[in-house]
Amino acid sequence: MEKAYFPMFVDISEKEILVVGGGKIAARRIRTLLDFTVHITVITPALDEKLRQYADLEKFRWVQRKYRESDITGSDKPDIVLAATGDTEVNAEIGRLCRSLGICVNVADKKEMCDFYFPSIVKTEEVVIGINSGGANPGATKRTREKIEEWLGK
Ligand SMILES: C[C@@]1(CC(=O)O)c2cc3[nH]c(cc4nc(cc5[nH]c(cc(n2)[C@H]1CCC(=O)O)[C@@](C)(CC(=O)O)[C@@H]5CCC(=O)O)C(CC(=O)O)=C4CCC(=O)O)c(CCC(=O)O)c3CC(=O)O
Ligand SMILES: NC(=O)C1=CN([C@@H]2O[C@H](COP(=O)(O)OP(=O)(O)OC[C@H]3O[C@@H](n4cnc5c(N)ncnc54)[C@H](O)[C@@H]3O)[C@@H](O)[C@H]2O)C=CC1
Repeated sequence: MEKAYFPMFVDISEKEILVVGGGKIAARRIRTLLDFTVHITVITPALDEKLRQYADLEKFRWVQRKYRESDITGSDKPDIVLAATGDTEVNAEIGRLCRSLGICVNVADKKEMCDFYFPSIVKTEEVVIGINSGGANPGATKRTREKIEEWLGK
């Protein structure tokens, strides 16, 4: 890989996480994040069916509308932002704003705008394993996760 990223294991249990978008990618990532924190706000006009079930169970806060700049600049300033809408321009706008404010951001459709990459994760009672290809090959990351799960009998 061109550039390897350092796997920093971070306590996010008290961080405010903002996810913009509620489609397939947001759903997958929220499912992963819920193993690590309950402080998740999701801003999206529509929710993936799986996410709707989670919202019904009050696993995260759902703000049912499109993203606004004040979602990031306002008093509820998030610590970490995931831009995962289906709109490339909106995702890029979120990325730029977060960078200008020093907020840690992940832009799902543009790896150059990611302060961190979202990892593949295998979690057991004893360990958390994070996998990443430095943005070079997310498909290989996923296959590695599947192999590790198989090896662990998960
Ligand atoms: C750079 C990164 C930034 C970030 O963090 O968002 C990023 C970026 C992009 N991914 C794209 C495509 C795909 N990504 C996946 C899968 C995963 N992608 C994930 C992470 C990352 N993806 C970050 C780096 C990870 C690393 O380097 O290891 C995982 C690990 C975590 C998660 O998403 O939950 C998850 C596996 C979870 C699991 O199963 O374990 C699949 C496969 C599938 O979905 O089945 C495809 C289809 C193609 C294929 O098969 O390769 C595109 C093109 C999108 C488009 O143009 O539409 C971009 C945009 C770009 O490259 O700029
Ligand atoms: N990093 C990764 O692993 C991958 C990233 N992607 C990228 O991730 C992004 C999301 O992909 P999917 O979830 O498949 O899309 P999707 O079309 O399933 O979902 C998009 C979501 O964004 C919401 N949305 C649209 N405009 C919005 C706005 N202005 N404010 C708030 N919410 C808004 C929609 O209501 C919907 O919930 C795309 O940009 C796609 O290119 C796609 C595949 C893999």
